[in-house]
Amino acid sequence: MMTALLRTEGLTKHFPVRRGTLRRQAGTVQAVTDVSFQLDADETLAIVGESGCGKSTLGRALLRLHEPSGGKVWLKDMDITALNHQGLREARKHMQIIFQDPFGSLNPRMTVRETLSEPLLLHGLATSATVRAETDRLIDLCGLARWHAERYPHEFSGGQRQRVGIARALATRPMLIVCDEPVSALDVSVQAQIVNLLQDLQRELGMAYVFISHDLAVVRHIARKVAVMYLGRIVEEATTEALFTSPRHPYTRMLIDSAPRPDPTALRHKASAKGGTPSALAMPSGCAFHPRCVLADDRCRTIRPELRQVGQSRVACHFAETAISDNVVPTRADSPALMRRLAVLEQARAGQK
Ligand SMILES: Nc1ncnc2c1ncn2[C@@H]1O[C@H](COP(=O)(O)OP(=O)(O)OP(=O)(O)O)[C@@H](O)[C@H]1O
Repeated sequence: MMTALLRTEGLTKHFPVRRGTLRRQAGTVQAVTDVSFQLDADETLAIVGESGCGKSTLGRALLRLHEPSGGKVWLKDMDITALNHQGLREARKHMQIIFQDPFGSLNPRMTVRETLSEPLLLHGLATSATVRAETDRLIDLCGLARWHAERYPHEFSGGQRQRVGIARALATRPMLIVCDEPVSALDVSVQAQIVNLLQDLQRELGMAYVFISHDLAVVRHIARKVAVMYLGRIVEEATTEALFTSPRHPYTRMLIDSAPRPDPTALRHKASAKGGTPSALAMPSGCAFHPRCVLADDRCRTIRPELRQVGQSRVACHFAETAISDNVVPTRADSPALMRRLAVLEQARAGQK
């Protein structure tokens, strides 16, 4: 059996919340809980969900930029979670991260050439004799002009700065890049250029991406698989095709329905949800989505659904088998009784088959 490039098992990151002058622990933010997935070389897995659902924490925990509270991360057969300081430093060569705002992560006093030279020399990937040619190669790869090399971050536009961020991530020839909202801060036309660049680089260099985004249009374009997170847990995971054509979890349906889309007839359901996002500090009982879900019944309020295979998806919902199919009439978000009725009808229909 081929080993997956990246594999997590039960990955968890909880933050203690401290209050008062004695800094006593007053609670726990369950930012990421029990996340398991795997990713092959050349593949892109998107992590989607609303703000605060734990996407960035998960991305950072993969690289141990946040020390996990539990669970495992393997890069090929290397147990990242078991590495000591030196081992982790070595492993970081193989896994890089790019951020939404590269300005925050680029040293303002270093030119592009200096920024790119640093990791090359640090990891012994270039010598003083070869570093110039190697930085030129990275600059070419990321669509920057050679004369950009002697410039400083503040002299660039947002899109160009992101190209520098990508070039720096590529310097160590990683197998995996975690892209944390890499285009969210950019103008739409520039977003497309950066997304295309990431795709071209993947084709050329064969890296895997974990692509964190709240923008479903971008995700649909770039990812082969999507994991939907809700309050720290994966609630649905499927191929991009399956997720967008037949979402199984009511939360996934809500995200898709509420996303701006160019074709208004593409999906006909109204958002099947009510209320706002609860917090990872006060986790609801049972299914964490139940306070917002129009399908929720007593079971959802008390028993947390496990992720299980349903059709082409892994999904954590008691109603996953009875998900309302795309050919039912449009439903109203403010009519939970109707939604429940439709679910029951679907269940009955499934039972007759
Ligand atoms: N260092 C920290 N200490 C305490 N709580 C944290 C810390 N970092 C994140 N959190 C909390 O963990 C939860 C998940 O945050 P995270 O930033 O991972 O979500 P996100 O989905 O990436 O959101 P966004 O899209 O807004 O960045 C939130 O409730 C957040 O407040």
